[in-house]
This record gives sequence, C-alpha cells and structure tokens, in this order.
Amino acid sequence: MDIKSGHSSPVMTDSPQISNSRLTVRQSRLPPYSSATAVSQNNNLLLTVPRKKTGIIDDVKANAWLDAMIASSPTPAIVNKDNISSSDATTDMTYREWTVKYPSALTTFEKIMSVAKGKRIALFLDYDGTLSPIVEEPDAAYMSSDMRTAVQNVAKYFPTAIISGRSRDKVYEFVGLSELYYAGSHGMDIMSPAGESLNHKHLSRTVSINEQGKDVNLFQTASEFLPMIDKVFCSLVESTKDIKGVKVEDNRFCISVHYRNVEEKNWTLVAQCVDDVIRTYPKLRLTYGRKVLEICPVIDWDKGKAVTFLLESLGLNNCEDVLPIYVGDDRTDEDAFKVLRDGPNHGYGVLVSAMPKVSNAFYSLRDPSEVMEFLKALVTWKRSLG
Ligand SMILES: O=P(O)(O)OC[C@H]1O[C@H](O[C@H]2O[C@H](CO)[C@@H](O)[C@H](O)[C@H]2O)[C@H](O)[C@@H](O)[C@@H]1O
Repeated sequence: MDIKSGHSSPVMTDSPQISNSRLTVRQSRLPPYSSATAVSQNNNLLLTVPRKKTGIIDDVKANAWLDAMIASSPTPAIVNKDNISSSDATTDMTYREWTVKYPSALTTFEKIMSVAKGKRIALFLDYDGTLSPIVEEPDAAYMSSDMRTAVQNVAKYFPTAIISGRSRDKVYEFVGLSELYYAGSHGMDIMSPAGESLNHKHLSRTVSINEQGKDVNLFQTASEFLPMIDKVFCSLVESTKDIKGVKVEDNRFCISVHYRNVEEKNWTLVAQCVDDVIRTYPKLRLTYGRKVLEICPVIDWDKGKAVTFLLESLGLNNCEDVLPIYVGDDRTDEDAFKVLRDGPNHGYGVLVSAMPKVSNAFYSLRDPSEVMEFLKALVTWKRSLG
C-alpha cells in the first residue's frame, strides 16, 4: 500500500501493483512483465494480462515486492483509552477524518435504511477479516458463535452469500450454515443453499450432494485449471519447505502462500520461490492480500463477477427495488465494491478497516465486532417493519 503524500492525513491506497486486479499489472510492484500477452478462454471468460519477460526478480523488483509485502496488512495500533498517547490521538483523528468520506455504516444506519425502505436487500459477506478476526494461523480463523447466530438471523430475512478467497469447503466448514450461498476461491466456485435450485442463462451448473444428502448446485468457472493448480500447489509446498513459517494453502481453484509467520528478512525469498514456480505458467496470475500471496487462474472472474452472477441467478439484477450490500475488508473485495458502485446493480460496499484506506466502498466498519452489530441492526430494522 502506498501512503499518499500531500494529505494532511495519511491514507493508504490499495493499488500498489495492480490497478485492476484482473487486467493490469503495474510494473513497479510485480515481477517483470513484457507487453506480450497471455490469453485464456474458459466458459467465454476471456482475459488478457501482460506476461512475464524473464521471471527473474532483480534487486529493484525485489525491493518493490518487499514494500508491497510489508504494507499488505498493517497492524492497527491498539488504543488504550485510559492512557492515550499523542500518536494514538493522531491515529484516531486521522480515522475520524477518513470516516467523513467513508461514513460508519453504524452511525449512518438510519440513512442507509431510508434508501433500503421498500427494497429487497441482498447481502454479500467476505469471511476473513470480516466475519472472523485476522489471526496468525489461517486454519484457526474461527467465527464466534455470536457471529454465526447473527449471520443465521440475517439470512432468515435477506438472501445472504459468503464470498471468500478460501476454498468453498473450508469456508463452509468455518461458517457451517447450509442456508447460505457460498462462493469460494474468490468467487470461482459457487454453491447454492441445500435444496435450492439456482439457474443462470450463461453458466452451466452441476448438481452435487452435500453432507446432509441434499442437492446443491455448483457453478465452477475455472474447472479446467484444476490439474494445473494441483501441480503448482505441490511445487510451491516443495520450493518453500525450508522457509520457516511459510504456509501454502490449497484453496482449490487458487493457492495462498502465507508469510505472516515468516521472518521479514525472508520475505523476498518467499516472493522469489513463488515467482520461480509460476513463471512457467502464463495462465496463472499473482496478486496479494493480507500477508499472503495469491495465485489464481487468468480468467475474467472475481468477487465482483460472482456478485453479479448471484444477483442475476436470483432474479435480483437490474431491479430498482433491490439493494445489494457487500461487506469486506481486503483488496479482492474492491472488485465487488466497484461493481456495486458503478454497475447497473447499484448498492453499497462496506469496507471493514481500522485504518484509513482508499476504497470503492461507500461505507465503513472498524472490525468484525462492528460487522456483527451491523447485521443485528439489519435484523432489528426488518423486524420493526412487521
Ligand atoms: O476472501 P477472504 O475470506 O477474506 O479470504 C482471504 C484470505 O484469507 C485468509 O488469509 C487471511 O486470514 C488469515 C486468518 O486470519 C491470516 O492468517 C492471513 O494472514 C490472511 O491473509 C485465508 O487463509 C486465505 O486463503 C484467503 O485467501
């Protein structure tokens, strides 16, 4: 993330290396790419990306990688209310100034609901950092039972989907509510609630059986990449095995290489290992999230496309009386915020962040506990309508 200069308050931008996470790779932050183009076609999802020239990370590029990796998940200062220091006070003031542009969805709740009145709300929720707090160990990112109840209640009133970078199975295991829609692998693996049929005019579905023996519909936009992803996963596990703290996570259609628990002096090594492996795979792209490098197929699909797909499948697209709301905390959620801000399905993105950030969202919430308050407020509001 860049700290924008010339601002009285430092605001992090989320565009260090990828101005559009699907299309344009900025030279300054990613390994060297030439103007040669790789093309992938899958279910008519055509995408072009600039390709790597040599794949070699030189010193300059390594530094750029490092900047991006260091900045990818700042730890917000913990403010002790009884003993507030001047830098804490500045941080707090900066945050309050930022909320003028991205108002809190809690303090402006009445305003949001005045827009929602007479409309059907469709709710989209990211998982990590939104429903569960960010923790050191990715496999331990549990959701609290209070949060689960809040999600369960809200889903009684509004169609609700979980949209995550994780594999669909993993995020389902964490959330454990069969009445929701799930989109894993950054939206590339979509599942309907148990027993509910989902149709889309362009994408074909497969029918599967869930663990309760009920039918679920699956829409998988990157199936042809599975053998490649499996191979790359094994290569990444092997190539990073001697770097202490690295965790390579199989997200089915995508791979996450976590460096949160790697000593900072070894972060360029992590980047180098990843680059060494994926340089020979022009159909894969690399981006990053919160202390994680993400490897995904080059297809024109992301969380924003998944939101549009779900709205279309549910017959909720282009409807004046529908208000989609998407709550998320990470770079990949920006694609969904943008779709709701600029697309035909006008709605609100809500960014979960304790730090000022430039975003395509309209509103903000500080952390998962505020997300839970927001979900409860939605339920209370809906019930009050009778
Ligand atoms: O789209 P999301 O649901 O937000 O998933 C994005 C990635 O989240 C997970 O990693 C992040 O959370 C971990 C647990 O708090 C944390 O340890 C890690 O540093 C974060 O990057 C998940 O493990 C990834 O696979 C997801 O892609």
